[in-house]
Amino acid sequence: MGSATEATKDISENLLGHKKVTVVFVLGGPGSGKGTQCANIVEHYGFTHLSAGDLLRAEIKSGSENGTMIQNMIKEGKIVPSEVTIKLLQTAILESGNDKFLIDGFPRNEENRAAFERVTGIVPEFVLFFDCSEEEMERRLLGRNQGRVDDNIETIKKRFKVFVESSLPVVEHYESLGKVKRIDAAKPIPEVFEDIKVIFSSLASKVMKLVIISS
Ligand SMILES: Nc1ncnc2c1ncn2[C@@H]1O[C@H](COP(=O)(O)OP(=O)(O)OP(=O)(O)O)[C@@H](O)[C@H]1O
Ligand SMILES: Nc1ccn([C@@H]2O[C@H](COP(=O)(O)O)[C@@H](O)[C@H]2O)c(=O)n1
Ligand SMILES: [Mg+2]
Repeated sequence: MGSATEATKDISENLLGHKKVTVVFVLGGPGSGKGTQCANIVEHYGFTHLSAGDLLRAEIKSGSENGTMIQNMIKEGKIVPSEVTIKLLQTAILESGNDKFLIDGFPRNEENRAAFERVTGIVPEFVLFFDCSEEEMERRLLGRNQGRVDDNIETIKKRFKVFVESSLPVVEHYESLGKVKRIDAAKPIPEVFEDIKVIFSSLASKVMKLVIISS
């Protein structure tokens, strides 16, 4: 991205909906494999991966005034207020220079969902939902070894509860709109990606058709 003026111009165009951006929400329980597969999608389909959790962790590291609040929320498995997370997502979208985004781990609750649509005007193309049992997710999280403050059994149990009570209703909302593409995330990593490829290849050919029709 170039000068601050160019960045500001892009901000208004994106957020006012003048420039079309494609957004896929990537949802699923903690440890279901969202981050792992987003890296594969980026490599093959040119999306920019924005993990809400990663953005919040980076905000803590940056020494931001919200750092302590965010750190406490993550330790407890609680959901950070939307205004904080949406601001981080908006900035990352605008700084990326791309027009295709995987938004991973967001929206996490109804407040996230409604506020994002209201503030950005962006409606997701679809929701990629990673379906996996708690038993398998727990095994993966306890073996992740990335030094995350929330990868301990006490916080994992809290995250599962928040997922069922607050995040699954968001998935159900998009399901009622016919926007959910469900993946069996319990399979081995390469097999999960084979299933994902079918979805993203058909999205790519849909975009190509639109380009041909409109030109
Ligand atoms: N299909 C899979 N089979 C086995 N292990 C997997 C699979 N997918 C991911 N993993 C492993 O499970 C752990 C969690 O994966 P990942 O970080 O991608 O999950 P996540 O959904 O992003 O979790 P979180 O919501 O906590 O960020 C990692 O150690 C990863 O290597
Ligand atoms: N929309 C979100 C996303 C995440 N959080 C907080 O970060 C934690 C870790 O998220 P991961 O996606 O990396 O697992 C999560 O448990 C929340 O505390 C959030 O508040 N809002
Ligand atoms: Mg992740």
